[in-house]
Amino acid sequence: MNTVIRSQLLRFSVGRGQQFRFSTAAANGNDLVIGTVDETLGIAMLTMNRPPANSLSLEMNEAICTSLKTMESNPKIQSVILSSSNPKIFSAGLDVSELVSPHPDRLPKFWNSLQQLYLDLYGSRLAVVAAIQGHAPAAGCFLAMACDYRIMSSGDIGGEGGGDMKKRFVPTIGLNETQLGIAAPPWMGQLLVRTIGFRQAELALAMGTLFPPDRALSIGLVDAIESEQHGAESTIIEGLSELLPSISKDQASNPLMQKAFKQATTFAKIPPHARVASKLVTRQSHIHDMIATRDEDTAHFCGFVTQEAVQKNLIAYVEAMKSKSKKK
Ligand SMILES: CCCC/C=C/CC(=O)SCCNC(=O)CCNC(=O)[C@H](O)C(C)(C)COP(=O)(O)OP(=O)(O)OC[C@H]1O[C@@H](n2cnc3c(N)ncnc32)[C@H](O)[C@@H]1OP(=O)(O)O
Repeated sequence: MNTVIRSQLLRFSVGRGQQFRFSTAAANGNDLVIGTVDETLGIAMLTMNRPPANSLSLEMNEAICTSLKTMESNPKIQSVILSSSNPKIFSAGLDVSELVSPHPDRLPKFWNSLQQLYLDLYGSRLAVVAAIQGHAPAAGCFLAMACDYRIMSSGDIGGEGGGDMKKRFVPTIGLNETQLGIAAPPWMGQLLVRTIGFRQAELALAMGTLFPPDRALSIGLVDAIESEQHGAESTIIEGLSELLPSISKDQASNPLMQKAFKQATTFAKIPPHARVASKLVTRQSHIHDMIATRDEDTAHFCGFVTQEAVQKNLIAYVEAMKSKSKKK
């Protein structure tokens, strides 16, 4: 399953800021996360880059946290765009291979890394804009909810075929855990309640609902939706191209990325102390509650996920996922 990797921070200058990326010492040489910063504008971009689905492994959680902390430690940076190098998947949530037949030493470490990701992202001094280009199920939805602003693709790209037969790509977002025979942890479920309100969340959690973009917008799960039809070259926004990592340069004329960039720029202009103080007003109590129950939460998760019946469900779910992928 997971190869042991070591996050390594490499810095180099680029344009008006500096670029850093996390390299792995693994054989595949994959960069889990790519970070770029523009000190003049005060904004950064954190691109998740764990093919095929940006699923959250222990190492991926740690790489996002370290990257975010590095951006936070730069006083010139006020906002960050969280994006994906995969145009069809924002994040597929937890790496299910962490949950199936887990190693007893690794499992609590994995869960702790997810808790830390929640604490670091939800409590970040930076304003985080989620650029949700593709699917965001389960912990992928959690990642988006822990941000300050969410822009989702309306999903009209990536169609196959032509004319009336053109197959539309429609991304979805939601906490679908019950469909896997598991329940979202309390702090994750509460984030949904805080985002879309009690009744909508109660129903969505029970049903494991994955919302298409228009429904997600209407219930407030995302703040905006945007087409991804690339605009004409003249619509390119100054600064965006430099901020995009080399693997995503073609996104400079993507209206969704442009909207995310404008929102991040707007956040960066708000007096930081006032913005951070107002963020604490709404988030601090939730963060405190989570810290107070953190060990209990880990023990509950490890006990729950290792139950025979839960393992059986998860194995069946992963097999179905793999065979669906093979049939493509
Ligand atoms: C016990 C308490 C814990 C509670 C907390 C749970 C939170 C979680 O996050 S649980 C994980 C929930 N995640 C999911 O249910 C998502 C599963 N994936 C999908 O639904 C789809 O893959 C997708 C909608 C994200 C994308 O669909 P698409 O058709 O574009 O791609 P696929 O062919 O399905 O997948 C591509 C590739 O990615 C692998 N993959 C997908 N999701 C995961 C994942 N969560 N973990 C690991 N790997 C994943 C999939 O197997 C394919 O890989 P291969 O081509 O190598 O088979």
